[in-house]
Amino acid sequence: MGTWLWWRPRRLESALRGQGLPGTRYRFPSGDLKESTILARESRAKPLPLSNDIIPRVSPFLHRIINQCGKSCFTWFGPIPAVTIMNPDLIREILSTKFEQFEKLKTSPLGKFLITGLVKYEGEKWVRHRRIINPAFHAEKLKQMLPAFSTCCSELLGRWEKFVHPGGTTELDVWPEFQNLTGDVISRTAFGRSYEEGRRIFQLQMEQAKLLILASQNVYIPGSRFLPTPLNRQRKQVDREVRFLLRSMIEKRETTIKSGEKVGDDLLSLLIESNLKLFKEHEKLKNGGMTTEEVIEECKLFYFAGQETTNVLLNWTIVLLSMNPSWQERAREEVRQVFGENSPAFDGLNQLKIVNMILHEVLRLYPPVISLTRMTSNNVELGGITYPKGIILSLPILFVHHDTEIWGEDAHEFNPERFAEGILKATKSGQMAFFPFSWGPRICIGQNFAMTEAKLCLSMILQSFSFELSPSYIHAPHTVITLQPQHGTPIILQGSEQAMASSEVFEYLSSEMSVVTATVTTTLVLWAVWMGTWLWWRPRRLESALRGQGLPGTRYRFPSGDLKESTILARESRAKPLPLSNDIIPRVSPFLHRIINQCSN
Ligand code: HEM
Repeated sequence: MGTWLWWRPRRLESALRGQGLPGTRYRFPSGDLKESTILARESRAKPLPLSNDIIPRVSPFLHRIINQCGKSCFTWFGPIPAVTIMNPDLIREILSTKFEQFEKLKTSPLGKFLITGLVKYEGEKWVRHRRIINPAFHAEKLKQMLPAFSTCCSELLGRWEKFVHPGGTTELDVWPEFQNLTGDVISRTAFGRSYEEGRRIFQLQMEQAKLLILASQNVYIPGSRFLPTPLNRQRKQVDREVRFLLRSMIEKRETTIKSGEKVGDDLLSLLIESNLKLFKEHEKLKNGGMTTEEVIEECKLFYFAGQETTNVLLNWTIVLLSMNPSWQERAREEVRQVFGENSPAFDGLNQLKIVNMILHEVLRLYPPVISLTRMTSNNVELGGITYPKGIILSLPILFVHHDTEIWGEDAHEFNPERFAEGILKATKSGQMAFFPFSWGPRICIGQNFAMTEAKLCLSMILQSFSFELSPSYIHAPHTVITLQPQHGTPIILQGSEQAMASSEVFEYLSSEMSVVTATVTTTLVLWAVWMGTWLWWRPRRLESALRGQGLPGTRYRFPSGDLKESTILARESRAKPLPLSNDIIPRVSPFLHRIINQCSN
C-alpha cells in the first residue's frame, strides 16, 4: 500500500514534471478526488443560462486546471496521474496508429454488472468478439431493422398525439420518453420476436443501474460486494433474472438455427449465426467462437452502450432545435421534401443532409460520452514526451469539441452549417477533431445504428410536431456516465396542424404572390397561430389542470386574465386613504384580498 499510495505517485509525478508537463500536486491518498467532488457538487447546484458553453458546469475541475496549467497537463485520479491530451493528432495516434500500446481502464467489480463484453476486452479476445459482432451492424442488416425502429417511433408518437388536443399544445418531458423509446428499439432490434422478454431485460438493467448508482454513493470497500446486505442481494437477484432470460432466449435461438429453421434479422440471431459460423470454421480450435456466457455479456452491453447514448443524442437534439427554431424549420422542410407524409425509408434517410449536419453539431456540442480514457501498458512516446507505464491518458471529447482554436470563435454556438461540407472541413484549423464515437479500430460498433435511429426518430417527430422549450425547462447538463439533463427536458409540443401550418401557408402564398410578401404574410399567420395557442389553448389547459386537482380560482378571461379587474380595484382603493390602522391589505392588494376571501369561503 505504501508503494502504491506514496512512492509510485511521487515517482510518476517527477517523471512527468521532469519533461516539463504541468499539473496538480499529488495529495495523499486520494489525489484530486476530494476537490473535484466538491466542485462538481457546487456546480450541480447552479443551473446554466440557455447557452452551450457547458464545460464549466459539466467538468468544473478539469476546466479550472486547464485554465491554470494549459491544455497539456495532469491531474490525479486517486494515486494515478491522468494526463489530459487535447491535441487531435495525438488523440488519433492513441486511438488509431498506436492503439495496441494502450489498455482500457479496469471496471470496478460493481461496474461489471453493467459494463462488460466487447467494450472492455483487450487483445485476442477483443479481436475475436469484434469479428463475430461486426456483421450484425452492417448497412444491409440495419436496413432490415428499420421496420423495428419505425414501429417503436410510431408507438411513441401515437402516445404523444393522445396528449396533444387537435391543434393544441401539451407540456411533456422528453427525457423519460426517449429513454423508453431507445430501450424499446434495442429490445426489438436485439431480440425480434422475443421482444417482451427483451423489454423485461431493459427494465431489469435500468433497475441494476439505479442500484449501482446507490452503491457508488458510498465508498467502495474491496470485498464488500460479497457481504449479504439487502443492496447486494437485490443486485444479484436482478443479475440472475437477466442472465436467466438471456440464457433461455439464446438456447432457443441456437436450437432453431441449428435445425435450419428461418430466424429473424435481429441482433441476437445475427450474432449467434456469426458465432456458429466461426465455431465451424475453427472446429478444432478451443477458442473459435463465443460461449453462451459471453453472448449474454454482449447482449447486456447492447443495452448499456446503445440505449443511454442514443437517448442523450435525441434529448439534446430536441433542446437545440427548440433553442434554434429556424434550424427546426429547415430540418422539417427537408424531411417533408424527402418523405412527404410517408413513413421514412432507409435510402431516404441517407439523403437528409440538413438533419445529418444538425445531428453532427449536437454530437459536437453535447457528446453523450464526454471523455475517453486509456492506460499506458508500457513506456510510450507521444508528441515528444515519454509516458511511463501505468499512466491514465484522458481524451476529453467535450473539451476538444468546444476548443475555439480548433473550431473558431463561435465554438460554443449551434451552427450546423460548419458541417455543410463534411466532417473534415468542419474545423477552422483543418484538423480532424470530431470524435463522438471515438476513432480507430475500437470506434463505436453501433455508430450507424445510432445515427439511423436518431434520423428516423427525428424525421417522424418533425413530420408530426413542432416544439419549444417549456418555461419550466432548466438548462443543467451533467454527467451520470453519459451527458444527461439533470432536471429532465420539459417541452411544449404542438400538434401537426400547426407544425405544418408554416410550410403549407408559405407554399400556398408563394404560389399567389412574391416571396417577400409571402414571407411577411406567413410570419403574420404564424404569429396569429402562436398567439392563439398562447392566449387561448394554453390558459384553458393550465386552468383545467389546476381545477382538476381541486384548486379554486378565477375563470380565465381572454385575453388579459384578471388584469382589468385588478387595475380598477387598485385605482379605486388608491383614491381612498386608510384610517390610522395596520390592517392595510385591503388597500395595498385589494384584488388578491377579495379573491382569497371568495375562494376560501
Ligand atoms: C449516439 C450514440 C452513441 C455514442 C455517442 C457512442 C459512443 C461510443 C464511444 C465513444 C465508444 C468508444 C468507447 C471507448 O473506446 O472507450 C463506443 C464503443 C462502443 N459502442 Fe457506442 N455509442 C453510441 C451508440 C451505440 C449503439 C447504438 C451501440 C449498440 C447497439 C453501441 C455499442 C458500442 C460497443 C459494443 C462499443 C465497444 C466497441 C469496441 O470496443 O470494439 N454504441 N461507443
